[in-house]
Amino acid sequence: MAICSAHTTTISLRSPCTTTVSNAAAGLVQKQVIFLTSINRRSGSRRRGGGVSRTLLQVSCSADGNKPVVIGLAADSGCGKSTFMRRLTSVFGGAAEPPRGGNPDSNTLISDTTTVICLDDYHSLDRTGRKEKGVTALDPRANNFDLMYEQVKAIKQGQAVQKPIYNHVTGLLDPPELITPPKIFVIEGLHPMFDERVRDLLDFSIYLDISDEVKFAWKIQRDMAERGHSLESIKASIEARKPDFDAYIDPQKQYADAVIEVLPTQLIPDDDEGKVLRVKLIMKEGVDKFNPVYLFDEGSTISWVPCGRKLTCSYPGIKFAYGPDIYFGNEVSVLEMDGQFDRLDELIYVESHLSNLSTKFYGEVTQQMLKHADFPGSNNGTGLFQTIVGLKIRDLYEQIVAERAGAPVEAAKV
Ligand SMILES: Nc1ncnc2c1ncn2[C@@H]1O[C@H](COP(=O)(O)OP(=O)(O)OP(=O)(O)O)[C@@H](O)[C@H]1O
Ligand SMILES: O=C(CO)[C@H](O)[C@H](O)COP(=O)(O)O
Repeated sequence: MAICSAHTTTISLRSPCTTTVSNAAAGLVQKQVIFLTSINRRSGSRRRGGGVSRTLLQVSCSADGNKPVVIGLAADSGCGKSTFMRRLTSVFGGAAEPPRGGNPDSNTLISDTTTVICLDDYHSLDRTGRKEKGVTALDPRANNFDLMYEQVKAIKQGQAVQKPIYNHVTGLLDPPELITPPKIFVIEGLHPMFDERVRDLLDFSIYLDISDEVKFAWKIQRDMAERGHSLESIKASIEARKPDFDAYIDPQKQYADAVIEVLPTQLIPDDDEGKVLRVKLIMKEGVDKFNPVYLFDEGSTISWVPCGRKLTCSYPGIKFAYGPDIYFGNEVSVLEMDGQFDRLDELIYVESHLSNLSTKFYGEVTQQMLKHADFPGSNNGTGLFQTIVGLKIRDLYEQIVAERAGAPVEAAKV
């Protein structure tokens, strides 16, 4: 049943009749509701309107009566946001698809539980506009943070919005699309934590921190193999973005509740292939409803090479590390994995040594990883840590829902 918030004094409510109107400035979609407040005692029939019994309210309704939990995911382009979103959606048990019957170039993905919007849709300058002004899409001047704030706030309050669409195919700003409040609202893109007002709306935030070497290897793999770009043009595009990336995107990681840092391996001396990765999951301590994952013993400093009888490891092997650290002045726990799995089903052995995973049953991490074995990063720490963060977000969501229902639950400790 939809639960609605009223903007005027509450009255005794009966069968509301709704019409949708728009507040174009903020792209808000609101419902005007005429409530039937007076009952004809003799006939028992309800009268609408007329005199004192007619009341006009503006209300907004979320699909299930809950206001969405809002998650921010920041990363540069081509750094694995889409892959991460597919893993997250899968943890909630569904597949995400573009809005039905909408713009075929929409950047939005919707599943039963989640709606993921891409913040590129808040570009205020289209491709030509950016070229004329000589700014990149990473520059705040090319983005409308006021509208981003208004709309994320509205969604968080349970109101639908008409969100603009940036069309990556044409480079133009297309007519807006309707976004209704889901259970979990994810804003992914270049700047989810750049604007303090938007940042404050986030219930949880993640930053995908891909080192330059790895970013370059991934870009080459995708843009050369799949998009026909030349090596020179890929290098030039990375170089052109670098100053703005350093100025506006990278600093956001200091605000993230969880950072997934992807670095070249340390297991192969002078590796320049970029195929074997060293991945760190940096988890902020003291975040409400978020218990960092740990290896063996919470708070200890641990180095673990699990390659023995239970885990098949070919060269260069696998190494885990865990321990406390300080990150941008904040206390964090860091879980690290260097190397890659030979056999994904054996991940259960590693999973059984990790705690606070927020799984619902023994082996859920391994099951999720096996389910998406074909996704990039499934044999290394990127896939493993993305899956774990997905489970932590599910746990956070369930705690928030339980708390709102008046039954606070302890975070899952599995
Ligand atoms: N964990 C990973 N391991 C190896 N390669 C990866 C990984 N994640 C992403 N990639 C590579 O990077 C490419 C981009 O990934 P993805 O589409 O998930 O990124 P994105 O941030 O959503 O990109 P964009 O913003 O450009 O749409 C993939 O096609 C793949 O080549
Ligand atoms: O950094 C980006 C985020 O995905 C894009 O480069 C940005 O949105 C500009 O888009 P386009 O490549 O269509 O000009």
